[in-house]
Amino acid sequence: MTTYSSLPVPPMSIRFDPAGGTLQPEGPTLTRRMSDLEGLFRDHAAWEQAVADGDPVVYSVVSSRVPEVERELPQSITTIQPGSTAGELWMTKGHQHPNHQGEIYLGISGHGGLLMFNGTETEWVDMTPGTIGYMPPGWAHRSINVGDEPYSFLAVYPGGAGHDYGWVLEHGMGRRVLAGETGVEFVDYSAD
Ligand SMILES: O=P(O)(O)OC[C@H]1O[C@](O)(CO)[C@@H](O)[C@@H]1O
Ligand SMILES: [Fe+2]
Repeated sequence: MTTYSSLPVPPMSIRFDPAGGTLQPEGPTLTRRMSDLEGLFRDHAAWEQAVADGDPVVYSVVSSRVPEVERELPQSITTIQPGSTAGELWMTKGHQHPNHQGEIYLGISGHGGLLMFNGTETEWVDMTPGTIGYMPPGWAHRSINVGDEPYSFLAVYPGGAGHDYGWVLEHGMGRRVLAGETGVEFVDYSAD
């Protein structure tokens, strides 16, 4: 991964390419493989098997050069591949913002969903191109590809928000999102 300075950037134009799912000029990029999603799928054996069977890329994130520091407003495009593991649709790790800050996602291509959980209630926003999903402060969030092509979305978030992945490992996300016979199905974490 290329790392960039956390110094402020000047005012600039950032090109957004919906077809390629890229931002130009490009900042850091990251790739999350199945092995990076340990402890997140309901069926641990199926997750292990998927890691052994080639450890596929589940999603990638390309960022602009706006740094993740207080008072800046970074952006990134995440692309989640279509797929499921033991019926559980491929998803991002999901995180809580330690200081409970808001965030928006804009659907760019494909079909996804935004699952939010505040520790008690869950909310689901169906994400298609043009949908803006709003995450209020205090709602952990995870994105899921519910279609059969890659799902991409733009995220815009406070630079000082941080990413608490441990919160999701500890509390879950309220519901799991499965590929059902006739569409998406939700199952409570309590059914695990
Ligand atoms: O950080 P996660 O849960 O892996 O999800 C990836 C996406 O969420 C973000 O962290 C923003 O909320 C982006 O970096 C990226 O769009
Ligand atoms: Fe976030």
